[in-house]
Amino acid sequence: MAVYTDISDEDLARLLAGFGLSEPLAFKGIAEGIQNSNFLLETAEGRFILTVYERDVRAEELPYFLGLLTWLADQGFPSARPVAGKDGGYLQSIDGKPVALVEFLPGLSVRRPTVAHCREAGVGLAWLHQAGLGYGERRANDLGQASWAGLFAGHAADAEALKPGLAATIEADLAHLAAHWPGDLPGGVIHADFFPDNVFFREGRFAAAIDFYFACDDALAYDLAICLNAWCFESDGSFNVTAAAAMIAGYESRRPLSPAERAALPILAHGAAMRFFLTRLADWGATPAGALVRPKDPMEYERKLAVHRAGLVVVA
Ligand SMILES: Nc1ncnc2c1ncn2[C@@H]1O[C@H](COP(=O)(O)OP(=O)(O)OP(=O)(O)O)[C@@H](O)[C@H]1O
Ligand SMILES: N[C@@H](CCO)C(=O)O
Repeated sequence: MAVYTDISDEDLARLLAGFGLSEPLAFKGIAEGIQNSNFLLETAEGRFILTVYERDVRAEELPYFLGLLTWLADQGFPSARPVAGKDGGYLQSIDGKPVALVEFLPGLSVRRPTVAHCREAGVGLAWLHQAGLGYGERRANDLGQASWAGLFAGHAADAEALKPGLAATIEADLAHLAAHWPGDLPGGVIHADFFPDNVFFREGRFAAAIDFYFACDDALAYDLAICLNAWCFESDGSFNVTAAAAMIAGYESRRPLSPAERAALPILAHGAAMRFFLTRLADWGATPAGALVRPKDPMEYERKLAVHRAGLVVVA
């Protein structure tokens, strides 16, 4: 349950006054999510999500993310527009932690995406890439390919504990990725965590995207590769070529890929699997047994890495 911060009635009244809103009609914690404390809030002015930033999000980076949400909403993309406070800024604070308020977005995420959902997610991702063009702020991808060897360095023993021999396999993957990583693909703002839990649908159509706190500048096709891993694997670990083709077709209905981008998708997806394996591995080692939030399983991504290693991800 991701509500780490209690908000008293007095604190809530102070926060709402700071955002220029009237008294709460409803206010409750949201159990989903891992990183931050999220609350659903209703006032006479509408429904909102109040977020207390707890960890992993660096306070100095919040203006980039909140500025991006505003920019995307201004372009007509369905992301949650932040509410500006009476001081003109987007942040208030509680117990020294930053707090933002964004518009509530209708729609539901899906646990088991169908081929049709994959197509729609592709449409939404390409829409996001187009809407991000022209955003004036820059943020380097601190979890990009250049960071992976360093990320792994401190966790080789954790990998061995998961599966004997895994550290050497990952080292070989890292060398392969470093040698073949494409350097000159079209870039822009990427979401970088466009997983099924961060995408909302309404009546089967893409409706909105949330959780932009990994957004950064990188190759646009890398974002699509992240999605191929997150959306197109079956629970038995096999890669669903039909779902992937539908996702790519949905993407290309709004933003056609160049031949170089298309050719790079297998290596980008191999790298994208490495990125999520590594952060899950780091969290796995750092989470004490019995912690409030269960860390995500790194082995799910090791199984995806194995599929990429075997060259089984074919995108026609
Ligand atoms: N703008 C929004 N409109 C409607 N619901 C939202 C909105 N933002 C967040 N939510 C709800 O809150 C839940 C948690 O949000 P989110 O995934 O951003 O949490 P988190 O802890 O920051 O993320 P993570 O998934 O990285 O742990 C979502 O699953 C969704 O149900
Ligand atoms: N989507 C990430 C979690 C961070 O939001 C993962 O599945 O590892």
